[in-house]
Amino acid sequence: MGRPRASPLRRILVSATTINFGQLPALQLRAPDGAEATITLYGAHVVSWKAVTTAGGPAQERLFLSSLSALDGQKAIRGGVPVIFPQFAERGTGMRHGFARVATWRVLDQGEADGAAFAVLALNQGDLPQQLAAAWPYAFELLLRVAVRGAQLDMSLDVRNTGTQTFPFAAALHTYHLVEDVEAVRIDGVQAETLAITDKLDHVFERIQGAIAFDTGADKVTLEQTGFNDAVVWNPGAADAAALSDMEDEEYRRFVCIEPALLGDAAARPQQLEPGGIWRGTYRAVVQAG
Ligand SMILES: O=P(O)(O)OC[C@H]1O[C@H](O)[C@H](O)[C@@H](O)[C@@H]1O
Repeated sequence: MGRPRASPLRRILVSATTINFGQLPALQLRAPDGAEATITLYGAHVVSWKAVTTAGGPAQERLFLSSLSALDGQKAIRGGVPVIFPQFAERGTGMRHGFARVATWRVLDQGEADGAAFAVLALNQGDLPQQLAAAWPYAFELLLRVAVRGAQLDMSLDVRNTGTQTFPFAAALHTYHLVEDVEAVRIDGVQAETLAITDKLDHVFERIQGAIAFDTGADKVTLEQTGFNDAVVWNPGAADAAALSDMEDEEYRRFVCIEPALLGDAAARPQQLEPGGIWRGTYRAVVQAG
């Protein structure tokens, strides 16, 4: 008689635990190899991703989170990976960057698969406070899947139209990558030349083809995206950072946002999703072994 195998339930308990992050309920994922992620239900927001780049080595933080970020559900979190839907920034008449980052999502599934710890969170119109639902009167469901293993973070966002009316939308995974010094950052794959950040930068790179290679100054990260046609690169620079109430003046040096985004179709018109339609965007970040 061999030892009884761990039941699926036991594996679920081992790979994800519920914690409080600030005042926000959150899931903490831990893969067998030590990689970790923390996701608040508020915004389905990945607030921490710790990658393991050498087998048996330490898990190290890869995401920036502002020391002044709200963590009470009253205001969007500054850092991590905000989920942007159904509007990007002020490109529309609705809420800046949409409501997904300030709505409370449900946990649909969590566990372990292929050596990764994963969670799936969901949001539909019934989850929204009445005021938000009234401002965007469509029936939808969002599914966000987050998985971590080793040096890799995988995310996918599904947008479903569960109603009877076609709706327009934009989406992005607004990743704040942690860096030592933004001036040392180099980004390949968004334009013909290598991109360096010398001051404030807020730019949409359209029609991303292939992987983005991002050098933090200390190590390299490969970013791959499907479904998301565009990538937004943002750093506020000193002047704009000083005007942000939820960031210390010098913290702008510690991150660069490289955001897989779907901002419009080939003719820059907003993406339309017909009744019954599903759009999926995927995103993979891999820290290269140094
Ligand atoms: O301050 P937030 O609403 O979080 O927006 C932060 C930034 O998001 C994106 O990167 C936009 O391209 C920027 O224009 C904007 O400033």
